[in-house]
Amino acid sequence: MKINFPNEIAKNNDHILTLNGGLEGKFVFNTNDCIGKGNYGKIFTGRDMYTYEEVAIKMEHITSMELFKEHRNYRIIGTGQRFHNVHGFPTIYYLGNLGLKYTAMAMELLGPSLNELFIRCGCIFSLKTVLMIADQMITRIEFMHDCKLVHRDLKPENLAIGRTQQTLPYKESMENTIYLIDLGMAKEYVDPVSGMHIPFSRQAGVFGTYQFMSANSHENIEQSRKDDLEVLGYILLFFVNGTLPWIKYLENENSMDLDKCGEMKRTISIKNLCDGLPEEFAIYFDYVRKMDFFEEPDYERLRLMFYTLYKQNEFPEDHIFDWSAEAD
Ligand SMILES: Nc1ncnc2c1ncn2[C@@H]1O[C@H](COP(=O)(O)OP(=O)(O)OP(=O)(O)O)[C@@H](O)[C@H]1O
Repeated sequence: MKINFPNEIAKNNDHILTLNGGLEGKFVFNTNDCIGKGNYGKIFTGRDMYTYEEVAIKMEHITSMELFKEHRNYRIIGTGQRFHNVHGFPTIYYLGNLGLKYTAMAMELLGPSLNELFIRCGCIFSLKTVLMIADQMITRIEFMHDCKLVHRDLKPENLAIGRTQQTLPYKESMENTIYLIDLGMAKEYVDPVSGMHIPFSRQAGVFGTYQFMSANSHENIEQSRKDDLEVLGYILLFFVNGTLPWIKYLENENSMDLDKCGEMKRTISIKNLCDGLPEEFAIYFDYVRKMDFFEEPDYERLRLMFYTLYKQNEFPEDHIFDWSAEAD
């Protein structure tokens, strides 16, 4: 089979590719139907020719091992998901080679990312929507942590809503469910052999996305469960305020000041960080900042705190997000 990645020139029908997953499916996709791209690869819409289900195909160059790592992490999550009947992570159908040059993973097709929806909604979300996101995301992160993984790259692009109802094959609407995707940077924080928490390290490398990564990650410090919660806090602030205090250091790609960005995350007072917001945001950051590297977060306490704020504001439990009228 001739492989034709979008960067190369498409001729005739070279852009129609088939990923043969044997008993697991036969996935056909068109490289013109790209729905997303990241640092390592691209994502296309495709179809499983056996079930006729629309799928997403994530494709990377074979030399990049990221997709193998991501697939492994999804399998860990998938096992837990089936056992506990949990939603909010895409189902993975198949991982295999595509010719000699590429690796491709077929997975459940989702709706738009929260980044896309944020832009559609005018780059700001209401407090109601932010609190609904907080509730689901704390639950997703808790589940990942229960599976002994830390995500290490939470950002609006890696949160996506499910699709509206599909008729062929019939699937219920998941548009009110926020999915956590892109587990390529996730890491086990518990050593599978010894069962011990991984050690604290100051040479772990920088993982994440500058805008949202934890203050410690800027310093090469190993990430643990507290970092995922810190990053979630920044995402919520970004959604509710439409910006973050350190954005000014990242605006120009050629002159990004990462040191100042990291320093600001470390030193900014919680009062300034959460200025103008309900005190629950400050309580959240105060809790997360005081957490120890090895500590298990009290997810229920954080969820309950935001839920109480939701009720105090008399927001209806109607599952209507700011984008609900928009999304398809
Ligand atoms: N299953 C899916 N269904 C629909 N869209 C998806 C799916 N997976 C990914 N996408 C879209 O593609 C984008 C990039 O996907 P993903 O983050 O997995 O790629 P990546 O190469 O790992 O990115 P990065 O290098 O930024 O970490 C996402 O932001 C999302 O918009």
